[in-house]
Formats: sequence, structure tokens, C-alpha cells
Amino acid sequence: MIRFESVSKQYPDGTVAVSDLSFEAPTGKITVLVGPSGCGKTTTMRMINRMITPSSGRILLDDQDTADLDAATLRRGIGYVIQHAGLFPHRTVLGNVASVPRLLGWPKKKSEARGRELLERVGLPPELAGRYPAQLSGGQQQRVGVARALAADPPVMLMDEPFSAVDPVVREQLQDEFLRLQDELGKTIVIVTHDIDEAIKLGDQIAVFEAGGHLAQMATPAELLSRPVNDFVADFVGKDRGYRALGFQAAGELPLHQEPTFAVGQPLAEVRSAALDNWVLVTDAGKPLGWVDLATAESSATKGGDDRIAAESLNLGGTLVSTDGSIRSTLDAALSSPSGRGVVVHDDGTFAGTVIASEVVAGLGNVPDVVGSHTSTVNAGAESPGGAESAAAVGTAEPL
Ligand SMILES: Nc1ncnc2c1ncn2[C@@H]1O[C@H](COP(=O)(O)OP(=O)(O)OP(=O)(O)O)[C@@H](O)[C@H]1O
Repeated sequence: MIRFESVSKQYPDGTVAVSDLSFEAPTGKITVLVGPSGCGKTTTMRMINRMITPSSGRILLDDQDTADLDAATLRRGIGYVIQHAGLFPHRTVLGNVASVPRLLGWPKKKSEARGRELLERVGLPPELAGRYPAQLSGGQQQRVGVARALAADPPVMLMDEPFSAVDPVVREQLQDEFLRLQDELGKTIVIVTHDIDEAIKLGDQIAVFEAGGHLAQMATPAELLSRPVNDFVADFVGKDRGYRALGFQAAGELPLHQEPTFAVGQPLAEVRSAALDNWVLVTDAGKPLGWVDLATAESSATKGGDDRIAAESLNLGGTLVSTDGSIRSTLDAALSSPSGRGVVVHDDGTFAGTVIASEVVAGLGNVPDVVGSHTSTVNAGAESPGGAESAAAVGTAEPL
């Protein structure tokens, strides 16, 4: 654990970059420092590995005052990743990654073996090992930067805007892979970013800084979105915070409706007699394939078309949600479905039931302080005309 105790930093020209800062970055978790430009994030982070010396206060690493540790020893246990990766331009990719174990005195062969293992870990093909940084894309360079920071297997990683130098699509990929890697490695990580969306996606906890290095709020992403402590934080987090907060709220006891499902090749007359609605759900071995607009299929049958459900008439719109996720993905599934009913599936992908957008919205009354509704008496499990139902918590969306 990293602990800041009343830490301040005043630069020689009088600039107070950080003032009276106290917080903890827990072991094995990602703490994100976020805030507008110049608010002291980088200064805060660099005080952890003593690239910058605090003017007052203490920074403890696992209860040891970092000021008492030898700076080189301290840094050996702390990986450091910066924007644009900060690679050595005249060393190959492998040379860059292996440089850290080499510095630790490992023999060349062992260092390179470790380097290759790490390149694979961060998703870089082995044939890139012999290239120079300038021969890589921005995203590849960032991956090399992460691999290099991991090379000595440090328990702590500091990352300064690690994904900001790449385009938004690559950025998303890098963030996803980084989270997967962290799931395996469980490092204690401090990340600096100015991007609140990145903070919300990556952080186990988020420290929002105000100018002058003041900590405005330290909270989990869900708390930050639902309960910003003041107007500054609310503004910084953004106007759509209510909707984004739903991504962290379990759908809980929302009603899950049962409905008949049909198969490709089934006669339309048979489908019509069992259907509850004009839109019918088609499955294969219990797994949803798509929706069919029955009226359109029947009208085409009267004109000499197929009088059975045809694979070509499947509408693939809408997303699937699993039975253990968030209100936001449930709402997305219901709103994106051509039938107006979101399809919920079990872990094995088989059909569990459907959800209706209006009921998801009604269920929001149970989410405190999120969308301005403070009602706690909405019975989200109420009987509805769709038929039998069971409690559903629905989640991660996938294309249908
Ligand atoms: N070496 C220095 N000497 C004097 N002032 C400095 C020095 N380094 C940073 N500052 C000032 O300290 C304040 C905090 O800077 P810092 O780099 O920590 O902010 P930041 O939040 O990381 O900003 P950004 O998001 O723009 O990188 C700023 O006002 C900056 O101008």
C-alpha cells in the first residue's frame, strides 16, 4: 500500500503544486489520479518514486517511509510507464524490454528470455522483437513501454498518461488488455490521466484533483458518478454521469419475462397461433438467433414467398445481456432491440427471458441519487402482462 500523509510540494519558484495531500493507494488495486491540467497529478505521482522530493509530509510504501529508502532500491520495485512510451530509440524492442533485467544484473540470455515472455504477455508478435521503436505504431510502442515497466516484476507500477498518445480505438484495446493483465498480475498501480472516462474505466478508486494539488474527492467510480461531493467534481465528471452510473448498478430484481421462442423453418401459421406479439424471437438449441417481424413475413408469404420462418428474414438488431450485469446494459439491450424487448441470456448463451425498457426505467427508482429520482418504493418486480417472470440481473452486452 502507498500512503500519502499530509504531503505538500512547493517548487523553488514558489508554485504550490500539491498541498496537504493525504490518501492511500491500496495494494493490488488501481488508483487513478485525474483532474484538469496543472492540478498536480504528475508531481504527486513522481513523489512516489522520489523523482520529485516532497517539501513536507511523508509517503509510505508498505508502512516504510520512502524518504528512508535508498532511491535506487525504491525505484527497482516501481515500474514506470510514460506517455509516448519513452523507449530508448537506438535499442531494439527486445533490447528495450530486456534493459531492466540487465540493469538488475541478470545474464543476457535470461534477460532476453524474460523480454520475449513479456512481449507475448502484452500482445506483441515475436517478430517485432528485432525492430526499433520508430518502426512501431504508437499502440505497439505503448505496449513495449508496459512490457518494459513489468520486466523486473515490480509490485508497484506508476503510469503517467500511458494510453493518451494513441487514437481512441487503439486506446480502448490497450485499456482492455491492460485490465486483463492486471487481473492476472494484481499490481499496486497509480495512473495519471486527464480523461475522466479512462479513470472510470480503469480505476478501482479515483482521486479527483483540483488546482493547487487539492484532493477534491477520492471515491470508487460508482460513488463518483452517483455522489460527487461538490460542483467542481460534478462538472468534471460530466453531465451524463447519471446514465454512466447505471453501468455500475446491478439490474437487481428487474422482471424477466418468458415468451415462446421459434425456430428457422417453422410454419408461420403455427408461429402466429403461439406468438404473443408481432415480433417473435428465433432460437437455435436454446440460443437466440434474432427477431422476425411476423406481419412482414406473412405478407411476403401471401405474395408467394416462404410460408415458414426463413433465415434471411431474421433481424439481428439489438444486443444480448447476461444474467449478472448492469442496469445500463439492460437498458441498452431493450432500447436497441427491434421488438422493444431486450434479450437476456444465461452464462451458456441460452435464452433466459426478455426485459422491457419502461420497466428498466421504472427500476431506476431504486438507484439512489443517480437520475434525480429518489423514489425507493418502486416495485421493480411487479407483475406485468408479458407472462411468467423471474428476477433478473442482466449485464455485459454483446451483439445479437
Ligand atoms: N519544475 C517545476 N517548477 C515550477 N513549477 C512546476 C514544475 N513542475 C510543475 N510545476 C507546476 O506545478 C503545477 C502542477 O504540475 P503537474 O505537472 O504536477 O500537473 P498535472 O496535473 O500533472 O498537469 P498536466 O495534466 O498538464 O500534465 C503546475 O502549475 C506546474 O506548472
